[in-house]
This record gives sequence, C-alpha cells and structure tokens, in this order.
Amino acid sequence: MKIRTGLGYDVHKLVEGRELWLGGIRLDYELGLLGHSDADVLIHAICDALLGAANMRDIGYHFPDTAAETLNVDSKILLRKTVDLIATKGYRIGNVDATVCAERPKLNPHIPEMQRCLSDVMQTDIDNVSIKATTTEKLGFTGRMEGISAYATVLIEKD
Ligand SMILES: Nc1ccn([C@@H]2O[C@H](COP(=O)(O)O)[C@@H](O)[C@H]2O)c(=O)n1
Ligand SMILES: C[C@@]1(CO)OP(=O)(O)OP(=O)(O)OC[C@H]1O
Repeated sequence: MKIRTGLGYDVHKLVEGRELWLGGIRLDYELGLLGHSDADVLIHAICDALLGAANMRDIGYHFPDTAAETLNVDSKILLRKTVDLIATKGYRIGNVDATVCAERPKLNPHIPEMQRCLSDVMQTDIDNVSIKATTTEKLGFTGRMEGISAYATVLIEKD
C-alpha cells in the first residue's frame, strides 16, 4: 500500500453580519467568518491537506475566489469535489486530524456533529476524522477574536 501525508492551514476574518460555518455545520454565534465562500476555515484546511498529500496544488487553484460558482458556496461541496479529485489519482482517505484555533465560541459540544458531518461528506468512517479546538490564550489575531484559523493533517492511501 502507498501512503502519503498532507498539511493544510487556513485563516478567515471574524465579522458581524455573517453566519458562522465550521466543520460543515452552522454555529449559533454573533460573529461569522468572511470569505468568498461560506468561509468554513476548517473544511478549507482539510481540502488543502488532501490536495497537498496528492500533490494536486491547493483549494484556490481548483476553486478560485474569483469564480461566480464559488460565491457563497457551501464548503462541503468543495470538500466532496476534493475527495473526488484525489480519487482520480487512486487515493482514498486514511485519516484526518485537525485543530481549530478560536478564542470563542466553545467548540467542544459541537465536535461530534462536525465529525459526523465531515465523515459523511468524505465517505469515510467517523473514526478517521479527528477534530480538536484550542484557544491561543488571548494572544495574536485569534486571541483578539479578529479571526479563526485551522490546521489539518491527513494521511491518504492507495493499494
Ligand atoms: N474554541 C474552543 C477552544 C478550546 N476548547 C476546548 O478547551 C480546551 C482548553 O483550551 P486551551 O486553549 O485553554 O488549551 C481545549 O483543549 C478544548 O477542549 C473549545 O472547546 N473551544
Ligand atoms: C474557498 C474559496 C473559493 O470560494 O474562497 P474563500 O471562501 O475566500 O476561502 P479561502 O480559504 O480564502 O480560499 C479558497 C477559495 O478559493
């Protein structure tokens, strides 16, 4: 079996007047993430990790933020298309491990639903999808609640 790893990182700004989408679900919160798409920073980091593992460039290469089709797009659609892209090279997901850096909201209560949602979109076992959260102890842009960032690592495999 051939295995490869990939790393993804993304940041989106927190603003008023936008919905907060994270890990494929909408969270009830007074601020939301700004982007051309729904700005689901966690999904974007996972897409980049998958594309990187398969050496297939990055999310903006495949889904440009200048395209009308990606305006306000549900990032779950981009994730599904990314899984299909790596499948063209014969790869399937081994596992995903991600960390969201956010001072607020508290994400722990929502993580099982994110895992269910993303494993369903990626058509992989829920045990293959790990999501974690951390504050940055009020330091930096995430600590000042100016934005949310996310890191993801993945392992992809083929026979
Ligand atoms: N937005 C967040 C941030 C953190 N958590 C959980 O709290 C734990 C402690 O966070 P520290 O940044 O102080 O290490 C962290 O391990 C998460 O379990 C959270 O749910 N939502
Ligand atoms: C997802 C895309 C495309 O809609 O737009 P954004 O929501 O701006 O997200 P980003 O992570 O900045 O870049 C990837 C883009 O191509």
